Amino acid sequence: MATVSLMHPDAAAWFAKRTSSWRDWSLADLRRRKGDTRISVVLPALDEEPTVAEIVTGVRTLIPLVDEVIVVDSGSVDRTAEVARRAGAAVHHRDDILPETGSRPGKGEVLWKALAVATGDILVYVDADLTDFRPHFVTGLLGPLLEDPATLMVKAFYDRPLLDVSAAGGGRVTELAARPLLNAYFPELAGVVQPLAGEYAARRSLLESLPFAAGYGVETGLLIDTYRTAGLDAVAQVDLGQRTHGHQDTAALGRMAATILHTIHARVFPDRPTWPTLTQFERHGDTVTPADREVAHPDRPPMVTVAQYR
Ligand SMILES: O=c1ccn([C@@H]2O[C@H](COP(=O)(O)OP(=O)(O)O)[C@@H](O)[C@H]2O)c(=O)[nH]1
Ligand SMILES: O=C(O)[C@@H](COP(=O)(O)O)O[C@H]1O[C@H](CO)[C@@H](O)[C@H](O)[C@H]1O
Repeated sequence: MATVSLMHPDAAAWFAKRTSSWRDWSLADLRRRKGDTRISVVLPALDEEPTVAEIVTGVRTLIPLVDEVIVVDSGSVDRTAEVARRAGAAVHHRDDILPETGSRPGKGEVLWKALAVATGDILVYVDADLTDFRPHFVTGLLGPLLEDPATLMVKAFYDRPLLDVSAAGGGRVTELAARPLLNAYFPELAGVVQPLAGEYAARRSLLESLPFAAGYGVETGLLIDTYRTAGLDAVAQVDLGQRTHGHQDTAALGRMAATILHTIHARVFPDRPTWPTLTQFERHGDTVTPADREVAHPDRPPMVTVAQYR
């Protein structure tokens, strides 16, 4: 018996027509479709020495479909830059990109600055902490973009084991914060299986036109703003199978969830201020002390509005 979904009808229709699998596109097919479209793969990296080189090597097997592999160093203190460069990536430190704009902490900053050093018409963002990267992660994301000029962004989805804990359970902030909030405030996006997926591809023309939310809000901000400016059908999603990566502790994910909440709040209630810090608590011996962190930061403006941008 067909199950009736209670999803928003637009989300249900989108899910049915805009969901595909990486297996739908062969490398030969993509090479034919590439034409003169330049493709940059970008890895944001903060202290990813153990994993970054293998991912860079894996992406490089796709050259010449992929034109360049870029690692943007987010202020690493380990040997991320050295091992990435040795693996063949073009490595840029965030401080060296548009230095006149300063350098802010967080993932959104390096994804935004990547626009100023990447040369691709399409950018493919891949996290640098993946422990099971395979080249189909990139080819799957490119498929809908090389097939249909009306597609502007492609999000990955996958099963997400919680490494060393359980065969599922990954994507904790997705399941406990991002999905409930997006379903409540943007029900048309309810069909997006992994709204926080760090693997996604998009046209430069789209990315340059959008603000970049700070820190871990970047995926949420880009998804909402793409939907709002270009419509739901500008987005597609591709099943990549399974993805495993390094996991942060619960307190770190709490700060991530807070940043994502502020990113959504700023788009739903732009005139209603929020308290910009999150107070968590730490035990030191017999005492428990508050630990306050900034979790609400301004977006970076659309790159096309940045004077220094070429
Ligand atoms: O300030 C930051 C935080 C994260 N990252 C990178 O963004 C990706 C995703 O971050 P993380 O693994 O911390 O997030 P999670 O996957 O645990 O949600 C990884 O390649 C990080 O190295 C970054 O470049 N700068
Ligand atoms: O999806 C999630 O809940 C978080 C945390 O994942 P885990 O619970 O550590 O598997 O991971 C994602 O969220 C970040 C914020 O958007 C992205 O930057 C990461 O790429 C993505 O892994």
